[in-house]
Formats: sequence, C-alpha cells, structure tokens
Amino acid sequence: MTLPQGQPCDRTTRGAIATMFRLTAGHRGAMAVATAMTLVGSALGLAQPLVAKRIVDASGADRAFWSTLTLLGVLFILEAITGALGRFLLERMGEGIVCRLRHGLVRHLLRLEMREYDRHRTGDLISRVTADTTLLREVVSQALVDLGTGAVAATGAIALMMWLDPLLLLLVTMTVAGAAVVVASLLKGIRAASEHMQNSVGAIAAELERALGALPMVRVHRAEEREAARIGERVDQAYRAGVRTAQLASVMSPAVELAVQGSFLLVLVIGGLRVNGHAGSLGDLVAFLLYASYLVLPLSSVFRAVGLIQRGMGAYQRVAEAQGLATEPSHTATDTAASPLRCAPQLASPAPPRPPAAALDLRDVHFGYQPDRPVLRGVSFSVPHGRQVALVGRSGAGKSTLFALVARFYEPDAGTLLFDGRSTAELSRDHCRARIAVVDQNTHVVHGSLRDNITYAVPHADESEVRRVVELAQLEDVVRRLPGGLSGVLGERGATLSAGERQRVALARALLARPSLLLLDEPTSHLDAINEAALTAVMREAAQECALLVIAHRLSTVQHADRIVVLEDGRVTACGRHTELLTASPAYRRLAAGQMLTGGVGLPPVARDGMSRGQCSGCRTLPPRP
Ligand SMILES: Nc1ncnc2c1ncn2[C@@H]1O[C@H](COP(=O)(O)OP(=O)(O)OP(=O)(O)O)[C@@H](O)[C@H]1O
Repeated sequence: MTLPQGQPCDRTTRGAIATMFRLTAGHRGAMAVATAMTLVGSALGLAQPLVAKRIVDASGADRAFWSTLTLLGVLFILEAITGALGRFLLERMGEGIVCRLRHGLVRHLLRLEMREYDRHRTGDLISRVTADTTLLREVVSQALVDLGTGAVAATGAIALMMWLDPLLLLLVTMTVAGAAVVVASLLKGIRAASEHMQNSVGAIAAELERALGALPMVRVHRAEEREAARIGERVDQAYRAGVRTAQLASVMSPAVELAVQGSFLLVLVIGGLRVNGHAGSLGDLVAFLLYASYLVLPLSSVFRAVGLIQRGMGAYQRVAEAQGLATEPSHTATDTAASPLRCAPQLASPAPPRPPAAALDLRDVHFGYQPDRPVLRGVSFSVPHGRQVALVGRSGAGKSTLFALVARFYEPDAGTLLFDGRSTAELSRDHCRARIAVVDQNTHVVHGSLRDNITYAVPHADESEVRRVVELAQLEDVVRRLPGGLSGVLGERGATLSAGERQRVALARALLARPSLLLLDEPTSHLDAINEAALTAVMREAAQECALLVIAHRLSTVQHADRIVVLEDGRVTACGRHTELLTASPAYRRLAAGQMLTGGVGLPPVARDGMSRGQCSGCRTLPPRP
C-alpha cells in the first residue's frame, strides 16, 4: 500500500477522516460487512427499549407479556452475536491493513537512496514500520467503524427520541452540543501531542540502536549510565507526550458523560413532572430514558473515534514521510539486465566469452557528498578483465567513496563509469551490481548459519562450489571448529567469529558470486602476516577469473598488483607498478617508506605485458589478460 506522497496532510478533522479512509482501500468489502453487522447489532439494541416499553405498558394494564419478554431475550442474544462477529472482522481488517502497510514500507526502506540513509537514523526508520503502523492499525480498524456506526446509532436514537418527545430531545441536544464544543477544542492538542509521542518513540529506537550497535565501546568507556540517561531522556519525552495525550483524551470522556448524564437527569425531572401532570405516559418516559442511555455509547464512540483519528494522524504522517523518501530507480528503459545472479554462474557452467572492453572504466569522475565539498575531482582509470588493480592513498583520499560509486550507491556529479564498455547511464543499478562483488571494511556477517552467510548472493549454490570458496578463503578451520560446521549458526553481526574470520567469510561470499569485477576494501586489515600472504595468493587466483580492484593501506598486499593507482585528495596523481611508482610518485614513495617497503623486496618476476608507465595518463592502456 502506498500512501499519498509529497502532499501536505490535511489537518482538519474531515481531512484526517478522509486520509484514514484511504488506508482501508482493498478492505472495503470486509469493512462494509463489519459495519453492517455492527449496525444490525445497534438496531437490535435500539429495538430493546421499545420492547421494554411494551412490557412495562402491558404489565401496567395487567396484560400478558411473556412472549414480549422472550422477544427481548432473543434480541439481546442476537445483538451479542452480531457484535462479536463484527468486532472480529474489524480486527482482521486492521491486521490486514497493517500487514500490507508493513510489507510496502519494508520494501521501500530497503530500496532507499543511500543519501537517505545518511540523513535518517536507522532506529527511527524501524520504528515507523513497527510502532507507527501499530497505532495506525488501531485507528483504521476501530475508529473509522466506531465513527460510522456510532453516528448511525446516535442518529437512530435521536430520531426515535424525536418521535417520542421533541421537547425532551431539545434538552438533550443542548447538553450534547456543549460536549461537542469541548471535544472540538481538544482535537488539535491531541494530534500535536500524539505526533510528539510517536517522534519520541522513534528517537528511543534510534538512540537504543546507536548504543547497542557500539556496545563494546560503551562498555569499555563505562558509558552505560550515560547512554541510559541519554535514552532515558527520550523515554521521558515519550512519557510526557503520552501523558499529555492521555490528559486531553481523558477530558473528552467526562465531558461527553457529563453531557449525557446531565441530559438524563433533565429528562428524568422534566419527564417525571409531565407524567405526574398526565402530559405523557410512564412507558413513553421509560423508553425515552432508555434511548437517552443508548445515546451515551454511540456518542462516546463518535467522540473517542474522532480523538483517535487525530492521534493516528501523528503516526500516519511519519509513515507517509518514510514512504515519500527517495528510492533507487530499479531499471532503466534500455536495461537488458537478466537476474542479479546472471554473473554468478555455477562452477560447471562454461565461462562466458570475455568482452574486449575493460571490466570497469572511470572517465573524469567528479563526486561530493555535499555539493560544496568535492571528494573525487576528475578520477580516470580502468580495470581490465583478469587484472588486479590496486587503489592506494592516504586516509580520506576518497578510495571508499570510489567503491561506493562503482557499487552505484551514489551517482557521480560529472564524468562516466563504464562496465564492459557500457555507460552506467544505460544500465540499471541491478545490472551493474550483478557484475560486482564487494568485500568492504565492515565485512558484514548477518545472523544465520555460516552457509547462509557464504551463499548470501547465490542461495542455491552447489555444495562443491561452496567447498571451493571455503578452501579458497581458508575457512576450513572455522568450519571444523564451528558446532554444526557449515550449518553452525553465527551470532548477531557474526559475533562468534574473529574479525579476520569475518573478513574471510565475506571474501568467500564474494568469490562464490563469481563476479566479473571484485572490489576488495582493505581485505587484509584484520589478517596476520601469514594469512595476509595467503590472501594475496587468493587474490592472484581470483584475478585469473575476474577483474580485481583492491583498496589497501598495507602496500605489501598489493605490491604485486598489475597496476597501482595513487589517489591524493580525490585526484589520481600516479599509476603504474610498485617499482615504477617508487621512482615516479613521491606520494607513493612516502607511503612505501612509512611501511618500509622498497622496490627490490620480495618482488617475484611477474610477466607484465603492455603495462602503462609512470603517471596516470596511461591508466587506460592496460590490456585484458589473454
Ligand atoms: N557518507 C558520507 N557523507 C559525507 N561525507 C563522507 C561520507 N563518507 C565519506 N565521507 C567523506 O569523504 C571523504 C573521503 O572518504 P573515504 O571514506 O572515501 O576515504 P578513504 O580514502 O576510503 O579513507 P580510508 O582509507 O580512511 O578508508 C572524507 O573526507 C570523508 O569524511
């Protein structure tokens, strides 16, 4: 279900009711049946005073009234049954509405533009799917029908009271009008307080997510109390807003009850005087009083429903706001992309013919997260098939940002990215992402089994293929040690693994996908020297199958790369091989000196055909490996 986006919410009560009604789209049949049942129940209830009047009149005139008494019993039971059925249908409808709303929201939130995640707090977004939709369910399933049926039942009671005694009705109307004025004056406040409360609930979720997401840091810095106080502040805000809402809502109920009870007393006194003066029958007075008492429930329903709808609008606005956040476009018109797993063939399938163009080509790419703060300033280089290209540079030079552009989390402000010679302008994001696999610094491991984590990109991968990448990523020890082996469950965020093991799980996952371009961001940051050497060997092997773009601070990892691109302050200042750059690039020399790496150390004699020399002007001349 998509809520109307971008349009400002109509703040009037009528606008709020219309908005809530729109949410019931697709459930109107069930709503109509439930409303009909509730109305039938109300009609059965309304008929009871008339029957009671007959019983009183018959008993006063010494006539038999047993059949009428039986009828009263039947009416009572039928009212209970229709009421229960109607209520069930409503609850089911409410669940259905919230279920569809959550499906839509979850799908929407998972497809947001990366910039939206930068702008919003995760916990707050989550609370829109949980807390806000829960409040909305209450409103759409109860308030709307209460409003409809309450209005009809109250109108019915008023019509019958009018028929019985217009003068007494006038007295009732005046007191009820007083209550309506009180209710109307409270509605705006209720809505504002509810909005405040829902925002505070979202803030609690966001703050809690912040603290739980960095628990080791919180513990080490003994900041539990500070974090608890910080979150507690939000809890108190929610409490205060909740109490304010309750205050306003609770003023409503007595106002309505007072009005109805006042009118009840008036009717009793004036009606009693008239009966004494023989201006009316006792039966008429009893019936009128019963109708007056029947007015209490529907009228309270109407007033409560209006209040609830205003409370729901607070939640609605937050849900609608989340639905209005920009999402990534899924496909472009010219996109011929197959499924995202197109580039993840199984081991047995023959390798597709390699296209002649580079796997990745960047041409004069400019980008900044904020318009006035450029991060990349005209980056150009290419990553040919079957080659390993390394990206080095000081912290903050823009290396990870470049990866984010290649993964198309962001679009460049200027310049072009080409995959296999095709510009991203003509390819969908899905298509581009199907070609790549990324192992980033955060090495994401999700709750689930080791196998689930490895096969995340290829859920139905062959066992032999899984074993192959387990071996390649040197995870055999982990498989042996983990209770249940590959089926063993890894804790939340892979907490049961070491950082190096998590990195290797991420690598196995990436290799299993058999991408045409593998992006590794600091792949050895958590590895010891032995594992680093092993991973370097894995990278070389992977480069036989796909193009490899590696970010590394440790130059020892990438000194054998076919090409090393030096990035400084968002610009490519040099590119070439390790030995070449030691002479040609002062920036590279500084990096290497810092890590005590020199040209001669440990360099194996690797055949390098057609390599570009020196500066980045030759960055795109490296041909694909035959
Ligand atoms: N999501 C973001 N929003 C705003 N600015 C960002 C964001 N991510 C990175 N930056 C900024 O962009 C610049 C480049 O960051 P980037 O992470 O690309 O550098 P890096 O070369 O990968 O650094 P490191 O080697 O430390 O990982 C930095 O100044 C950083 O503060």
